[in-house]
Amino acid sequence: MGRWLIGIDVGTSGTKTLLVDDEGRVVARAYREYPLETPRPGWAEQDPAAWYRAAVEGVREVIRQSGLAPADVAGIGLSGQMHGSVFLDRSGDVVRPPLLWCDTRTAEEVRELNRTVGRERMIRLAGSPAMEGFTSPKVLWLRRYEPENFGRVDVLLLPKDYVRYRLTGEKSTEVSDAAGTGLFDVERMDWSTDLVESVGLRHDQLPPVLGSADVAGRLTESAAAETGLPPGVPVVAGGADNACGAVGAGVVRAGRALVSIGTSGVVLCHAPEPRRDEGGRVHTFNHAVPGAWYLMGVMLAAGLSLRWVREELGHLERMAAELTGADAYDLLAREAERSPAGARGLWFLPYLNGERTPHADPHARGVWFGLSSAHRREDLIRAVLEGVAYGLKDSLEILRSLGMEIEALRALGGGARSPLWRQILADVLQVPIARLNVDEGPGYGAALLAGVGSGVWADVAEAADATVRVTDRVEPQEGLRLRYEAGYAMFRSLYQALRPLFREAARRSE
Ligand SMILES: Nc1ncnc2c1ncn2[C@@H]1O[C@H](COP(=O)(O)OP(=O)(O)O)[C@@H](O)[C@H]1O
Ligand SMILES: O=C(CO)[C@@H](O)[C@H](O)COP(=O)(O)O
Repeated sequence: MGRWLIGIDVGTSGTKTLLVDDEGRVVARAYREYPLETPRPGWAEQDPAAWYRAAVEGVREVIRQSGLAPADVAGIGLSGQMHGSVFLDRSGDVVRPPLLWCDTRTAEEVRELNRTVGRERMIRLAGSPAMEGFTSPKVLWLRRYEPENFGRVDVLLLPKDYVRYRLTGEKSTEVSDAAGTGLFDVERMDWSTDLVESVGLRHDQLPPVLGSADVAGRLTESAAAETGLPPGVPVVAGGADNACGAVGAGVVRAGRALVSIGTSGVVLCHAPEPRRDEGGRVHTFNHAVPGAWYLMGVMLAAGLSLRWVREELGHLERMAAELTGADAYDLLAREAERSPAGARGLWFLPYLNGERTPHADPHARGVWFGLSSAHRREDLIRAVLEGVAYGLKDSLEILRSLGMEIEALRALGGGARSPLWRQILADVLQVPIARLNVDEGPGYGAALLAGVGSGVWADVAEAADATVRVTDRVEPQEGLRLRYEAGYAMFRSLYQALRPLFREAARRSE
C-alpha cells in the first residue's frame, strides 16, 4: 500500500486537486473551473455533476503529472465550499441545483427563523444566528416556493459530501460542514431536533455525522474506473473549506489564527471551547480537529471585489496578460502600488453582494467614496485592496473583543499571494502577516486529513505540526498606523451613514 495522499477542494470558482507525499510535499496540482449560475439577481447555483467531473479529472491529472502508480495512493480527503444545499431524492439524483453560500434569496426565511426559533437560541445552538448563506433558510425556501421538490427530498448533503457520495456510494457528512447548516448543535455535536423540525425536515433526511479524519467509504468500482485509481482506496470524511484551510495552515491549537482572501474573506481563530458571540457577528463552528471549534468572521466579497475590478475595469491587464502570459491580478496590483497609503483620500466599501460580518446586511452595496477628478485608476484599485483589509479588520476586532488572543495571522487564499495586499493587511490590521511553506489551504488540509485517516500521521495536530511552517512575516509599518486608524474610522462611519440608503435602494429596486 502506498502512502501518497490526494486532497480535493470543491471551491466556488473551481475544484483544486493536490497530490501530496507522506512528508507533506505537494508533488502535483490540478485546477478545473466551472460556472456559477445566477438565474436571478441574488441567486447563486451550481451543477453538482460539474463538481464531480472536476474532481475526477483533477485526480487523473495529478496522477498523470506525477507519473505515480495509482496503487500508491493511500487515501483521499475532501474539502468544500460550505452551506450549499444538495437535495437528493431516493435514487440519489439531485432534486434541483443547490443554493450556494453566496445566494441571498432567503432574506425572508432568515427573518422567519430568527423570529420562530429565536435569534439568541440560534446563536446558542447553532453558533450563529440564521443568515442568508446558511443551509437551513434554503430548506425553508424550498418548502415554501418549490413544495413538489421539497416532497422529493430524501437526504440533504453539503457540496463536498455529494462528491464523496459519488466516489464511495456512501451518504454522510462530518462535524465541520454539519456546523454550517444551522441545523446542528455545535456544542453537543449532533443534529438539533428543534432546529431540524423548525425547517420541516425529519432526522432521517439528514446524513450521519462523522469525524473529519474518519474513513467515510471506499472508492467504488465505477469511481475507480473514472478516476483511474484502484477500487477500495479509503476516502475520509474531510471538512468545510474553512476548517480544512485552518488545518492546512497549522491553525490547530489555541493562539493560532489565519486571514484568507479567496472569493470570500475570512479571519479565523482556533477555539478550544465553543465561545459564542452574543451579537451573532462571527460564527462558532466545529473544527476538523476533534473536540475543538473555531471562531470566524466572513466577508462575502473580498477576492471577489478584485475579481470584479479585473472583469469590469481590467481590460488592459487582461489583454496584457493574454499577450505576455503575465497574471492580470499581478498587473492590477502593480498599478495599485503607484497609489500611496490611503489611496489619496478614497475609500471603497466592499459590499458588492451585501455583507455578513459584521453587518449581516443583504442590502449593503459597493461604494467608492471621496472620488475627485484628481483620482487615478491606481487609486481606485488601491482603495479596493484597502477596503477589503478594513472589512477584515472588523472581524479581527470582534474576535479580540471576545477574548481571542491574536498576535499574528497566517495568510491564505489567492489574494494573500500578492505582496502588496499582504503589506496592506499588516498595516491596516496592525498584526504581522505570516506566509507558510504551503499556502494551498483547504485542499492541503483535506490531504492531511486523508493522511490521518490512512495512518500516515496519528492525529490532525500531528499532521499539521509535521508539515506546516511559517517561512516569513510581513511586519506592520508603525509610520502608517495612525493614517490607517483614521481611515478605518471613516470606513466604519460610511457604512453607518449609508445603511438606511442601502435599504431604500433595495426597496426601490424590488
Ligand atoms: N496575484 C494576485 N494578486 C492579488 N490577488 C489575487 C492574485 N491571484 C488571485 N487573487 C485573488 O484571489 C481570488 C481567488 O482566490 P482563491 O483562493 O483561488 O479563491 P476561491 O477558492 O474562493 O475560488 C481572486 O478572486 C483574486 O481576488
Ligand atoms: O460561506 C463561507 C463560510 O461561512 C465561505 O467561506 C464559503 O465556505 C466558500 O468560500 P470560498 O472559499 O469560495 O471563498
